[in-house]
Amino acid sequence: MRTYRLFLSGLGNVGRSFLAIMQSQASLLARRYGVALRLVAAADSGGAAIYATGLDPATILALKQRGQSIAALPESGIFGIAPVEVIQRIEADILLEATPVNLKTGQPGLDTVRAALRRGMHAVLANKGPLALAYTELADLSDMGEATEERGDPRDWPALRFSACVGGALPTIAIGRRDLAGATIVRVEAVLNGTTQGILRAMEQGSSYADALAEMQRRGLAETDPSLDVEGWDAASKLTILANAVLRQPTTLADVAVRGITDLTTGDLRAALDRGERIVLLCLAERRGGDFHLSVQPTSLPLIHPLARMSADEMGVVYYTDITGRQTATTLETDPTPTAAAMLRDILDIAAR
Ligand SMILES: NC(=O)C1=CN([C@@H]2O[C@H](COP(=O)(O)OP(=O)(O)OC[C@H]3O[C@@H](n4cnc5c(N)ncnc54)[C@H](OP(=O)(O)O)[C@@H]3O)[C@@H](O)[C@H]2O)C=CC1
Ligand SMILES: N[C@@H](CC=O)C(=O)O
Repeated sequence: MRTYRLFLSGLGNVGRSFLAIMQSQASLLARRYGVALRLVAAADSGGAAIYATGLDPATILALKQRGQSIAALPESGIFGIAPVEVIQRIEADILLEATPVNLKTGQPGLDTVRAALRRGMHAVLANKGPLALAYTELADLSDMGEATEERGDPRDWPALRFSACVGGALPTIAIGRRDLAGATIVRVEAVLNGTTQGILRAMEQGSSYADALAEMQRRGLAETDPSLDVEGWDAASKLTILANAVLRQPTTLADVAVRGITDLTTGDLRAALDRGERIVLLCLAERRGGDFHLSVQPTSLPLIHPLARMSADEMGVVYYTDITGRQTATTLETDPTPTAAAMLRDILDIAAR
């Protein structure tokens, strides 16, 4: 049995779902993969708890349910300590980053991920902010960087995994990097923001924009700051990560043309349906000359398009390639559990290295 020591930074919708999965999947992980997970540290906005022999996920879930900070845990809790300081104090194998997105500074996630990789810890992210702002820097600290004479073999570097960042459990990155091996991707179309997909489909059915957004927040799918969803920045972050990791085009958020859904009306959505079309918030990577032009904007697609057929709870990606044809994947997710499951699959990917 191989034990992986984890530091979970962020105990909100995703972090708590991960704790629940740690409990529900423990025996399967042991039986099928010979893997045990031990939580040696966890952090939230109030501080952290550090306990080398392992924190109990159920105790933390109960504490968060009561609205308390992890720092309130007797013996192991420390008020006011930042995740980046925790990294320096612990011996852990894998950082799990699930704090809120900040697209101005990337913090606190960016410094935490940097510090973890520099200490030789693997990093698994659900938070897109650090990658949307600093993909190349983080890749170069990890096995996602290019092989050069100076860096040597990337496999000798700590792993950086982020499958949860690009559409919950939708295997966007794995398909693009692994399953399309040997092919050239010529175009990517995707719906990668579940909150706006839910809002647009609910508005088609007569719900108000405000009610539809409130429902996505209640389910824990909207960002901590939901303007990132409705103004298109969450989708743009995901497209930025895809462009770097799959299309291998060095990209930052500034390279994406972004328009959100805030000026769409029920009338617009219903008029599209009357024309035999459906409006989605489309992420598009379109090859123009040698480069991909990247955009996020409300787009009318014919109803037979795979992304127009999706329900309110679905996200999807369509890869157009030269030799592997057109590959489409969709995911149906009603809460953050599949995102936490994507973090678990990244851990297992690291375990299989
Ligand atoms: N929700 C989803 O379905 C998905 C979310 N993601 C990404 O996962 C991340 C987390 O999302 P979600 O769980 O919904 O967000 P929440 O707002 O529910 O939770 C955020 C967590 O981070 C903690 N936190 C906030 N600031 C700090 C800080 N400075 N230091 C340490 N901890 C801090 C919060 O602490 P406290 O508990 O004290 O408030 C909370 O525990 C985001 O980056 C999001 O983009 C990715 C895919 C899907
Ligand atoms: N707010 C995001 C959560 C996952 O990244 C979304 O709605 O898709």
